[in-house]
Amino acid sequence: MAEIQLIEAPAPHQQPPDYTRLNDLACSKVGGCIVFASDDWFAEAENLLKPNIPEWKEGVFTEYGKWMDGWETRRKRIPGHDWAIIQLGVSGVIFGVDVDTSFFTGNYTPRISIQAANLKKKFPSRNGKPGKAATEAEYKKIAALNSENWETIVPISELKPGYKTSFHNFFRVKRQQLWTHLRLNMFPDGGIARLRVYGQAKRDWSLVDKDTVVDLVAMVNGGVCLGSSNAHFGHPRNLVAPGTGENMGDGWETARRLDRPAVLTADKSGVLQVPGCEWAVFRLGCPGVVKEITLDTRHFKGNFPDSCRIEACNIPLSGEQQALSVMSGPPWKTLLLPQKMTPNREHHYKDEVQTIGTISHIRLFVAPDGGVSRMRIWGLKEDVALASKL
Ligand SMILES: NC(=O)NC(NC(N)=O)C(=O)[O-]
Repeated sequence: MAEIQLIEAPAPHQQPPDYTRLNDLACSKVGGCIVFASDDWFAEAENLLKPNIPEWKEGVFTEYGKWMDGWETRRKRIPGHDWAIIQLGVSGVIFGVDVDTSFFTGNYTPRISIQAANLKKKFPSRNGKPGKAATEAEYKKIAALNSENWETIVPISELKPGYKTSFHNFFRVKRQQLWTHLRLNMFPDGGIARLRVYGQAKRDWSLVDKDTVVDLVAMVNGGVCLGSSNAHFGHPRNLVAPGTGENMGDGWETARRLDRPAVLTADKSGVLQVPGCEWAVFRLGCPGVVKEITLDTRHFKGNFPDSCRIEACNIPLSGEQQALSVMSGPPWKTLLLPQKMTPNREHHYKDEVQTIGTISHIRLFVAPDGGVSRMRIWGLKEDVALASKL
């Protein structure tokens, strides 16, 4: 198998805010839904939570106006402002949001604020449609939530319009507590393409039996991506999303390495000589002992990695920053030796998993580059005290 060399991640100034490597807790893919929207005239609020990046359809109009991929309310001719209630798909701690205004230019929302609550109740999702405004009965029902008094996690802030270079509006969230619902306020009206809510799911590990094998890195169990060498086509956070990948965009896909040889060669035993690799690091939702591993290359047919391997370590959260910045040094141990990959298939490992005791972090290497759809790290929880800290 080819020798693995580590490469440096891009310089910090080239990257979006650090919290964007976390999981989108509001995405419809993980069950996020709209509970209420004051107005859906041009485009329904459900679009805010779609997993794909927003689209523009030149010259496409509906009976209500220009087709837009986002939530767009009508120009207000009555007092008040527009707002929506979002139920997170996975409740958790929010570290930052992206209010994406892609393609909303003369119709973008100039100001927003976001409020949050931790509610016991779960609400059914509605079926928002363009051309509608909330009815008296809907307003009456939602009033019981008293959402105008929820905690403010993003104060009234200005947005930039969605011209090509300036469609992300990032806001860091400082109040790090558990939230289940958000209220997005538009001041006064307009359009927003997507709302990304970056955070970490909070699982109550005291409810998980010590003999139950769980996916320790799953986003629903609190697993998060901490960084990667390359996320050109698809972010590694997708590896820990629930279910199977929908398409190639719903996985981790790197760019083709530029140092690949002009002509590929194999050694005497037929092993391909492919230099270099790419990597992604994850913190498990709870430290534990790994029993089995699944790597799924679904949808990656002409671009699956030649091989994958996994390293792991057991470090306290307080030492995470320091330990992870020394990318090649200890305390990493081999959890899964290099495994040859095949296209569009789930690869399951049991006997191949090395016995290395409790681990808290893993890093997946793909050599030399390519795409993986999902990664499951099946194991038993170990140190509950550490997992409950953030
Ligand atoms: N051309 C527009 O986009 N106009 C309107 N919006 C849509 N979607 O038609 C508006 O007034 O904001």
